[in-house]
Amino acid sequence: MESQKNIVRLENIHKIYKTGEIEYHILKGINLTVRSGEFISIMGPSGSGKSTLMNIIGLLDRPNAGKVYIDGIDVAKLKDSEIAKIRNRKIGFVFQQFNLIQRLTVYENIELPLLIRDISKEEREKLVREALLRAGGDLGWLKKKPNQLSGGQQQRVAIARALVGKPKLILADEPTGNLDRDSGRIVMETLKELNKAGETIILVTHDIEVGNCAQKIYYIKNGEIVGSGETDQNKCILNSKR
Ligand SMILES: Nc1ncnc2c1ncn2[C@@H]1O[C@H](COP(=O)(O)OP(=O)(O)OP(=O)(O)O)[C@@H](O)[C@H]1O
Repeated sequence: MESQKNIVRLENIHKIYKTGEIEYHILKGINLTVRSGEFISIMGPSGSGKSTLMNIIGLLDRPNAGKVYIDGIDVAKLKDSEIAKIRNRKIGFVFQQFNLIQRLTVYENIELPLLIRDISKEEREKLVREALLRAGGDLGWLKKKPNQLSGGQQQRVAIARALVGKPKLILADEPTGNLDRDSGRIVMETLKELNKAGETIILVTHDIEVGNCAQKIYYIKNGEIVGSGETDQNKCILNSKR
């Protein structure tokens, strides 16, 4: 059944960084499965390995041991160019710092992931507009530069850029970390809507009210998953009275 398909499967992932003679064992045997349509959050203290794990899931980094399957593909066997293609086609990224290019317009930022594909200008324009609307943005922003928008608006542009290529998976690393509470709430509303419409989302956060907006939370500590559980939607920022 399509809805039961595994989008991410990690088996016994280890990551070790070497600084001179010293080895730092950052991820120590991570196992994780994320099915199509799931929305999970990953929480844990600073330095516990959350971003390292996201970089491995996002194919920005390779593990020292263990298997990474994205949409059923064992990525260890692929060349860097093939990995770049999978990253471009199957994964959309949203970062804490938005990572928009300031000298480009909002339109050009959202269009970027499409430029390395064989898509006509007309089709690209249609996809950019569609993505910005799905991300809760306003078409009036398209000609603006990112710094003419508020932080919350810039994050919605970043979500549009993540969505534009119709990825299988959205990875959001602290997407509300740079935002005030109201903007954070709007961003979570957007992610929640996208998940309802079928998007698969993995979110890293320090904020329990953000983590609770997912369906399931995984807790990571010292490079290991130490627990997981269903979330309490009453404790999601969208339902809190504050
Ligand atoms: N390229 C690297 N070389 C050496 N050590 C690294 C490298 N990248 C990360 N680390 C170390 O790995 C550990 C985990 O880092 P990571 O960024 O994954 O943690 P995190 O849980 O995302 O933390 P935070 O919540 O503060 O962002 C940290 O101790 C960090 O110093």
